[in-house]
Amino acid sequence: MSRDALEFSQSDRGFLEPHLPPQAVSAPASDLPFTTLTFATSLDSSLALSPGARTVLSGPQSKAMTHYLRSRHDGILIGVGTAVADDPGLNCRIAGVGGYGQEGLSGQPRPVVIDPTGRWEFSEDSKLFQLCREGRGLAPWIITAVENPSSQKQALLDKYGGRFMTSKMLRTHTGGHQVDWRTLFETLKSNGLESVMVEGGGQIINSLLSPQYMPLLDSVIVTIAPTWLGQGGVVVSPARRFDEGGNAMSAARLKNVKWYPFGEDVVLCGQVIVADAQKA
Ligand SMILES: NC(=O)C1=CN([C@@H]2O[C@H](COP(=O)(O)OP(=O)(O)OC[C@H]3O[C@@H](n4cnc5c(N)ncnc54)[C@H](O)[C@@H]3O)[C@@H](O)[C@H]2O)C=CC1
Ligand SMILES: Nc1nc(O)c(N)c(N[C@@H]2O[C@H](COP(=O)(O)O)[C@@H](O)[C@H]2O)n1
Repeated sequence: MSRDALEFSQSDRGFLEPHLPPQAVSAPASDLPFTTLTFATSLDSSLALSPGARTVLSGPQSKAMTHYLRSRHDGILIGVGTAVADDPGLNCRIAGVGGYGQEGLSGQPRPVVIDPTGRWEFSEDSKLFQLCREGRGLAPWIITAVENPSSQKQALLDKYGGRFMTSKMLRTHTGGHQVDWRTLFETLKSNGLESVMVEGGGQIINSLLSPQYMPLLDSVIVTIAPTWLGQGGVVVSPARRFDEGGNAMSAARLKNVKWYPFGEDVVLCGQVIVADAQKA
């Protein structure tokens, strides 16, 4: 078995079960995958010390939990800011999953990277591709608005079984891109991903927590670490909503909430409350 395999006990798995994609295919047919929003945050709602900084928040137990979540989803989605900052592996290192005590790649999630402008300069040396070479992870699907991505990147993806997928994106008033999350999730489902976990970073999470996209989230699982990262961090703080009288309301709230202490961290599980007007 691989030296870096993580253990996550059966008793710890039980509490998560109601918050995870169903294992039996008994759910009613849907065009959308089961989608979980999951990330680790500080007490001041930061994901990282700065946009370019890989920052460890999860303790060993909640880190193992995140890897268990990875084994229970078909896809794991991040923004290009995270890909560039972290050079992440985005595989599952739980003992017994493909590459970690089991042959093949069974249980490994498909990394999905939202990269509208082709900013991610990945290579054979990127962690994700090293893991592919070692049979410990899958190559990424890169969601882009670029119509002719670089042939060098295309060749690397072809070599390891990844791909570019073009998606129409709107331009925001600040010059950024806005993917249509519903269309994207439908595309991921039609390409075989029955479940997707969204890990971040800040821009991705804040976008999904906007009123029109919140209904796409089936489950929210947040690790809260007992630390303040201080000002200047990458903050989860979605845009505020206003009622008909123009009064500020909370941006989003969870229901069916459960809190589980996990080492020095606490893990919060729940579902986003969706107003009737948002369901349409
Ligand atoms: N603590 C945790 O659990 C996690 C921490 N992080 C941290 O977050 C930081 C990165 O976060 P950010 O800088 O906010 O970058 P990000 O990972 O959210 O990526 C931002 C980029 O993704 C694209 N993007 C984002 N939303 C989009 C949308 N709605 N439509 C189309 N394209 C979109 C844009 O190109 C944007 O520049 C890193 O420092 C990383 O370490 C990332 C994931 C999890
Ligand atoms: N659960 C969790 N806890 C933290 O403290 C983190 N910094 C993150 N970050 C996310 O995990 C990715 C790194 O994954 P690998 O260990 O390289 O597979 C990173 O890119 C973030 O998405 N998550």
